[in-house]
Formats: sequence, structure tokens, C-alpha cells
Amino acid sequence: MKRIVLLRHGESVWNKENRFTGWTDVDLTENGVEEAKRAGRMMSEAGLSFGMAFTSYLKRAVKTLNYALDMMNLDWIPVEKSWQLNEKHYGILQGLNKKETARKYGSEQVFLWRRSYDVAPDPLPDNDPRNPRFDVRYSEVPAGMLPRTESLEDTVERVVPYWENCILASLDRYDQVLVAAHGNSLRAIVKILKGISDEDIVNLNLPTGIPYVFEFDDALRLRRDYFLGDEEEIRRMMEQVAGQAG
Ligand SMILES: O=C(O)[C@@H](CO)OP(=O)(O)O
Repeated sequence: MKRIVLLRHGESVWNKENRFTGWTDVDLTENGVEEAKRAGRMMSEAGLSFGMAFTSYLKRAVKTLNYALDMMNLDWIPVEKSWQLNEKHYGILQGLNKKETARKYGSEQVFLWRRSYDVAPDPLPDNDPRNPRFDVRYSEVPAGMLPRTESLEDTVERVVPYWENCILASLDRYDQVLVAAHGNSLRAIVKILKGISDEDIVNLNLPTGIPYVFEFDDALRLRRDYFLGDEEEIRRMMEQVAGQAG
């Protein structure tokens, strides 16, 4: 049996302030740190252990991974960071409060920006200081691949090659690997893994800090997927994420 566990980062400062975050590199809140540690404890208690882990270039995911691995005494395992696991780029919405944005543009429009498969917010202007091309951490990424906004479809396009060539491929060597990333980069992975349609993916909202386990047979066919933790609490957390824009 092979397993991949997906873990959305713990609560970030901008989750708490209810702001669109995307590629902005905000830190975890104290609560987010506790969520990350709790995720590590839950994975240990479930008997999970990992040969390798993957995360993004953004500190809320990197730190979540480190806190969780520390709780599992797995600080030593190889970790690969990649920009392809970064959050969906939220374009000019980054930094704006979600409820205020819904009041200004209407909740239907904000729902499309947040959850539709193919609608992207307007891009950051090319010379905006937040354009990833000005950030040294992306200096090795070909300029044409760096987004100034993304739909979930765009996110899928950049995540899938990495998912197939690096994460799935790592199961040749390891039985279990952990991926700590973001609400929408993980929605992109779940869509591909479970074959969720463009229409149905709008209904998926991933809670922070809850391990999501995928089990595969030896031919890497998906056999089962489930969240660790209390079902009722997870349902409430998902509803809270869905309702952030009011
Ligand atoms: O702001 C963001 O980057 C994401 C994740 O926090 O938000 P949303 O859930 O609205 O897609």
C-alpha cells in the first residue's frame, strides 16, 4: 500500500485577517502553528511515517511542514521545495479583504474568482513590485512561466507536471510521502487525483491543518481517500472556508 498525504498549511496571518493571499509570503499565526503541530500528532497517532516530503516556496507551507515533521521526529527526511506547489496566484486581489471585495463586486463575482475552474482575477501590472519576476526566489523560473494571476485551470497546468514527475514518481522509492501546500494548489491536485469535473470542483474547500490521506495500490490506482480527525469538525471548517467572502 502506498500513501500520499496532502496537508494545507495552518492558519496564516492573512487567513485570520480574511485577505486574499495567493503568492504573498505571509507567516503562520500562533493558532496556525498549533494546527501544524496537531496535524503532526494526528499523523503519528494514525501510524503514518514518511520517506520524503514536498512543499512550496511560501513560508506558511514550509513552516507547517517543519512543525508537523518535528512532532513526528521526522525532521531529517529529504524535503523538496518547488514554486509549482505555491498557492494559486490571486492577481490584483492579493491583499484585499474577501468580504469587502464581495461588497464591492458582488458575491457571485467573488465566488467565480475564488472557486470557478476557469475565471482568473485581473493580473498584477507587469511593473507591480509584487510581480514574481522581481522576487529572487523565482530567478531560475523561466519568465514566461511566472504568473501575474491564475485561474484554478492555470494552477492545474503548472502543478500537474510536477505532481506526475516528482511527487507520484517518488512513490517508486518511498511508500509514503507528505505534501504540505495551499488551499488551491491542493484543490488542483485533488481534482486530478479524483477526476473531479470542472463543475464539481467549485464545491471543494480544504480546511487548514487537516491531513488528507490518499491510498494507492501497487499499480498506483487510487483506492481510498479520507481526512484524519473529527468528521463534524472538518465539515464545519470546510463551511467556514467556503463562507469567507460572506
Ligand atoms: O487567499 C488565498 O490565497 C486562498 C487561500 O487562503 O483563499 P481562497 O480560499 O479564497 O481561495
